[in-house]
Amino acid sequence: MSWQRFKKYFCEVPSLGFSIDISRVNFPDAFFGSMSDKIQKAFSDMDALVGGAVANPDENRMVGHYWLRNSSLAPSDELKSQIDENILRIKEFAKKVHSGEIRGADGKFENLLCIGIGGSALGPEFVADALSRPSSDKMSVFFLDNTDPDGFDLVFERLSGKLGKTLAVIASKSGGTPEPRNAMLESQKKWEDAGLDFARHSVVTTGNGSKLFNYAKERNFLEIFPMWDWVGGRTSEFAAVGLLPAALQGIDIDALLLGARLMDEATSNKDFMKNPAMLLALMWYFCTGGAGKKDMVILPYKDRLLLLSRYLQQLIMESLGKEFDLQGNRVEQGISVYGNKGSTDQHAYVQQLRDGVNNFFVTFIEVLKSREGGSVEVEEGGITSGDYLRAFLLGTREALSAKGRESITLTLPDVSEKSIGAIIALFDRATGFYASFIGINAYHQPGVEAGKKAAGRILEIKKAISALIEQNPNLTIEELAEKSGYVGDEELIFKLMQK
Ligand SMILES: O=P(O)(O)OC[C@H]1O[C@H](O)[C@H](O)[C@@H](O)[C@@H]1O
Repeated sequence: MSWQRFKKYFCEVPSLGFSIDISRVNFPDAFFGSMSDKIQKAFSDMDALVGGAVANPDENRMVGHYWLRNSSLAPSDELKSQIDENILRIKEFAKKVHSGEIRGADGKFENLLCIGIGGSALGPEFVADALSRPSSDKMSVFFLDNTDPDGFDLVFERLSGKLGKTLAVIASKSGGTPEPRNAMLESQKKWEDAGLDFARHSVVTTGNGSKLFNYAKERNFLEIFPMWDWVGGRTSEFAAVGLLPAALQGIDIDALLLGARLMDEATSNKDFMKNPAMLLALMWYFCTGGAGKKDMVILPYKDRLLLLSRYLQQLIMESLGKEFDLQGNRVEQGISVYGNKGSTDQHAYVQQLRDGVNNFFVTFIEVLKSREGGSVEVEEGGITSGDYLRAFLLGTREALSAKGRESITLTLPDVSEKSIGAIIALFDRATGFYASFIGINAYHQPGVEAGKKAAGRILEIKKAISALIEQNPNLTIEELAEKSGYVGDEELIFKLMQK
């Protein structure tokens, strides 16, 4: 790759020590000219969104996640004060928990059990893992992000005897999602079995008046934090969904918000060559042909960023994976996202990236700061483990480029609150710009309902056959289908009866 090309397309955000290198994507210089209409439209769509337009037409909602990190952008004083008050309340609550003013039955809260799924879990899990500092964290964090009984038991085994010092935080925007509901009821039973009052060890984050809201209110939970319909689950890290568990863990949420705000300022730049999110979205468009023809491999060379790809899988695939565009045309859009971390993944699937099907582009994430403190020399000449990590990133990048395989490199100065806030904000904006390029609504998720609906019907079938089996355990599958009125569902009944 030529030094000239690298310099021409290198984009930095000095306020964050962040940079993006797109020079290893094989776009011709004329590509940007060919995209100028789309670029201008994306800028004006984004301005309208930030200005309070109904950017989520299918749900008739505004899209306000940029206001969360800079409330002065909010289209009304009322929204602005809701956002500001919420951050103050979160800080005040965390302070009281850390001081022990708000405490459990057995003393100061030492453990945090976060219950939620999807957007109500992936951000908190990513941030808790990326910014965990075992020696200084205020609370040890645990997650229940599914409805797997064995998964619950695993976490409760770790919390055994500690529930009197454990604070449960249940997050659900809709307040009606079964998985966190199940996890909450299982948790409540554990607290009660330990002779403890679950409500006096629990807070919730949910929409006003939701089932979860009412449940918490009726039982006098410690606190109820708001979740607003103008914030999407997958962009709720800077709402109470993310900020509350982060503050309780001892993470500096002001620095997290600052990082996101500084990146939002950089990605508001109308000079697209200086706008890292626009450059990123343009590279997605070039690599995928604007139609998901190539997958996005997320490859951070940092253990702390292991959960980034999982976070981005939801943000990008739930936002862009749409069947219809805004005109109602069937488009079946999306970009598949996968990846874990480097250099570890080099010893897993990079074989295919180098020699196999060229259906991907890589996003390397480089972190300049190797660790806190000094490093032992692992090879003469002052070579450290960190030197190996960087050499493996640069080497893999080189090896892929040599075979015409494309990559983008994002460089962060460190893994700090500011950098984590910034990288989340970068992908929020890039996803929004790309959605405008392809003309879809990035802010709803109609496709997730079908599986849930089918699951609801299957649970009805389970209830019906369980009742019949109780009366007569010797009924055949066909007889159960007949008697329950579910003829045609024999296979399902067979599956439900498998032990
Ligand atoms: O926060 P909740 O309302 O419980 O929703 C949790 C998750 O479930 C839904 O099915 C959607 O796929 C996600 O966008 C959402 O984040």
